[in-house]
Amino acid sequence: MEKVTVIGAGSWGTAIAFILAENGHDCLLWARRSEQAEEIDKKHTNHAYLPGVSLPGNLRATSDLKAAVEHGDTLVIAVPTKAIRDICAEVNAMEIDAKLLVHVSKGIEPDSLKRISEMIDEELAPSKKKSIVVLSGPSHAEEVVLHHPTTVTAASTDLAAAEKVQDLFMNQYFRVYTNNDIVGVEIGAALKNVIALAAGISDGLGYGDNAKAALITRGLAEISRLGVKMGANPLTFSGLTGLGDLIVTCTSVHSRNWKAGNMLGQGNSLEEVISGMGMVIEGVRTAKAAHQLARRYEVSMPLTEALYAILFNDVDLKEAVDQLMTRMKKQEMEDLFGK
Ligand SMILES: NC(=O)C1=CN([C@@H]2O[C@H](COP(=O)(O)OP(=O)(O)OC[C@H]3O[C@@H](n4cnc5c(N)ncnc54)[C@H](OP(=O)(O)O)[C@@H]3O)[C@@H](O)[C@H]2O)C=CC1
Ligand SMILES: O=C(CO)COP(=O)(O)O
Repeated sequence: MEKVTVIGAGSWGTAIAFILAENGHDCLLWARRSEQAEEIDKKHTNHAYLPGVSLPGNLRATSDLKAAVEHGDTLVIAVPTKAIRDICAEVNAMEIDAKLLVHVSKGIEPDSLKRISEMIDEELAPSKKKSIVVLSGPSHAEEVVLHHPTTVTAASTDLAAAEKVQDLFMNQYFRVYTNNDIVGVEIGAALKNVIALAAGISDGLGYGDNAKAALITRGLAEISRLGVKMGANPLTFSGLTGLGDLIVTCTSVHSRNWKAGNMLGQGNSLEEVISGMGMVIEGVRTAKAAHQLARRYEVSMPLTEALYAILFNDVDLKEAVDQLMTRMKKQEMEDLFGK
């Protein structure tokens, strides 16, 4: 039995804590609102994020961040990308032993263009952290808590640390692989949300399965093209955190990114969509970062650019589709790996 702390009690943080507690670990979940921590701790529910789900009786929760951080030898950070730096800065200010850091978030920071493990590394002093591992893959919280089979990847440059995380989480419904390509895993995880927004728009406009298949395959091509230029292993993009997560996010009714795109496709404004969701839509902010990354690495990312223009430059949805379809002729495999 290991002592593990999960920071962030949204849908994914709660599902992650659910797995750890069911695996018999001494798991403490941190929620920023005391009433939510109390609900999880006393009633074993989290009605706002996982309605109708009974959480394991051995799962405890607190809103005291210091107590939470002191509890775990392993810290799992499960907050939206925009909150990562603030949480890490708070942890860094504490007098604590070095912890194994795991993150499960999916995004890239606009402007700095940092991946999440890079932000954690920047914010935490060497004395506060052992290794950093990302746990990622096609994994909707709503299905994990129903014990539906789910497969993910623990990635780190420190393979022993990735294997430790594999051991913490593996069980009959949650299978964990390891990978040493943290760049490829984090890039695939972040950028699939941008393509999922586009897939939702396509469905919202009434387009069919041909368009969805096109978005998934050509989306994967442009994500791979960028990732390889950033130093990722091209094979990672055909794995769980590349193609796997792209499929699940572009096709599942559970996906907030797909849902957001679908609402945009049906004529809602971005403001209406964001305020109506009540949960993070990572792809919106990541679209800005992806647009900047495409420029920095001089990589052609037509789908990402079209989505960026829709979200931030008020380009009409159908006009964006027309522009994509009538671009100059190309060979399918042209420029796939950054040539
Ligand atoms: N949901 C899923 O199935 C999966 C999600 N992920 C990723 O996990 C990450 C977290 O997503 P998810 O749990 O779904 O998000 P949710 O929107 O469901 O929950 C967000 C959680 O983070 C808290 N939070 C928000 N802002 C801050 C802040 N500034 N400081 C501290 N806490 C904050 C919220 O608290 P409050 O309730 O008080 O607002 C809430 O507990 C995302 O990067 C997502 O892409 C990855 C795999 C699967
Ligand atoms: O990352 C996820 C599934 O793997 C969750 O996707 P959404 O954030 O779009 O719900």
